[in-house]
Amino acid sequence: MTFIKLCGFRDRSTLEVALALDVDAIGFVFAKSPRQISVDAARPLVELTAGRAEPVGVFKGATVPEILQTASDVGLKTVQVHDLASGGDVEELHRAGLTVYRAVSAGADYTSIGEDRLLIDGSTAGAGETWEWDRLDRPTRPWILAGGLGVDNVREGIAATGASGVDVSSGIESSRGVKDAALIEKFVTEVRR
Ligand SMILES: O=C(O)c1ccccc1NCC(=O)[C@H](O)[C@H](O)COP(=O)(O)O
Repeated sequence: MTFIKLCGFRDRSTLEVALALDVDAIGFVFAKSPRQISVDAARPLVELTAGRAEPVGVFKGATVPEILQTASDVGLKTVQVHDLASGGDVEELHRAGLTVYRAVSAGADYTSIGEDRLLIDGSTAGAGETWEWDRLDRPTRPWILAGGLGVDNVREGIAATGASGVDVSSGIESSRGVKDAALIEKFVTEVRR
């Protein structure tokens, strides 16, 4: 079954919709973004996911100590980092007990640096832009496809790339940063069809 991560939640009602659909992971964006969430706002939403989906803190432009502090303040066990500098950073996050998703842009070096999951995104995270799937040098291990996915192209993306998981943000929004319950349901149904 395709792994499904839905990203950029900030409100309880659409989060409940996603959790009721039994998705695998839910992203909370702490990076600068229209979807950025504060530590205080994230804490109760992360609590709501307990035992239902894996909550993932999403970071870009943060130092490892800053990531560790936010993860601890919010109660997160999993982080997605878009600019991991080295395997040393992954080791440091692991030492703190965190599971690490490494997000890279398509075309980057996909060689493992010890991360738990690899996510391949477009050139700008959260921009809702696809990339040239047919030019992918396929990683030989499981990975998550991201970047411009939506109801109309997610099945094509999975078929074209062989990804074992998908991640979406813009494609389940009615406007930038505003999650849409109907689009969430349609997206998940389409992946599982
Ligand atoms: O979503 C953002 O605005 C964002 C900003 C900075 C770093 C990461 C961000 N999102 C990470 C994600 O996992 C998104 O779901 C992924 O980039 C795909 O986004 P989209 O193309 O909008 O579906």
